[in-house]
Amino acid sequence: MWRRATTQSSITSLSASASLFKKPINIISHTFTSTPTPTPTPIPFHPQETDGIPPKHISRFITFVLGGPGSGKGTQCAKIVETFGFKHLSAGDLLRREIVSDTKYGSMILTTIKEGRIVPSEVTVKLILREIQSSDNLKFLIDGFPRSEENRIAFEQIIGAEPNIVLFFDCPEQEMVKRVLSRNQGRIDDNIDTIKKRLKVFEALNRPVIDHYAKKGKVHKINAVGTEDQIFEQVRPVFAAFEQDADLKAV
Ligand SMILES: Nc1ncnc2c1ncn2[C@@H]1O[C@H](COP(=O)(O)OP(=O)(O)OP(=O)(O)O)[C@@H](O)[C@H]1O
Ligand SMILES: Nc1ccn([C@H]2C[C@H](O)[C@@H](COP(=O)(O)O)O2)c(=O)n1
Ligand SMILES: [Mg+2]
Repeated sequence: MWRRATTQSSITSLSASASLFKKPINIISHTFTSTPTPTPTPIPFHPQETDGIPPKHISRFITFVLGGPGSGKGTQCAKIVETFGFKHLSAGDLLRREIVSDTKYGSMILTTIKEGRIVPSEVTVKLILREIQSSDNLKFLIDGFPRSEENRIAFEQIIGAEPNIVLFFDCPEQEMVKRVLSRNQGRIDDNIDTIKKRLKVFEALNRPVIDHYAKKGKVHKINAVGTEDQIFEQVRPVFAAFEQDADLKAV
């Protein structure tokens, strides 16, 4: 029988996970406000539990994966997926998909990414929530999001709750620049001019998000210098601890 998290991890309390996603999210009808407030929007609650299968609005486990450009978020997410079976949602990849598909947001996103700026939360949150709702998985890595307080507040407003944990890949700027310039994936923002802007945006807009969650005891800071495997050995115990919990095992 499905049950909600009741145990305490030695690293971070799972009390947040018990309340996370209890409510279904109607992203189609939700109206985004231009000046979001931290007060969660009331969303109708229609529990449906059958045959012990968890209803989709219960106990989703959300990890925000943060760090500067090239700090290794995507690389480590791939390892977490392989080892712990999470669904990886890269905000940057979702936005780039819009450019390639030439949707109504495509050209705006292209310009914004080229300039190293942040796409309005209305667009990014919608893309992320669509993926969450259509996934059978209940464990998510949301990579590169929230990039700003605006992103964070928009997400929390729609969901009505916070992430369970936040991974922060801490990497010196020099190392990030070196990695991005040798990434070779044809990304339009992997050039020195855009990287300088992205680093400034990271410090100005993303740091406050990390500080916000650090004050709440949710941040797991990872030293992002070393080999990929060495870094994953710091990441592994974070999720191994949570695997003891019924919520993560049941998925
Ligand atoms: N520990 C590491 N040591 C050296 N290079 C690494 C390491 N981890 C990742 N890389 C390489 O650095 C580059 C950037 O890594 P990755 O794409 O994972 O970063 P990211 O944080 O997702 O960046 P972005 O925010 O720009 O998407 C890639 O080419 C990757 O192969
Ligand atoms: N929450 C987000 C995430 C990404 N973007 C834009 C701006 C970034 O420079 C670009 C690439 O993201 P990455 O793949 O490096 O995570 O995408 C955004 O506006 N908002
Ligand atoms: Mg990435």
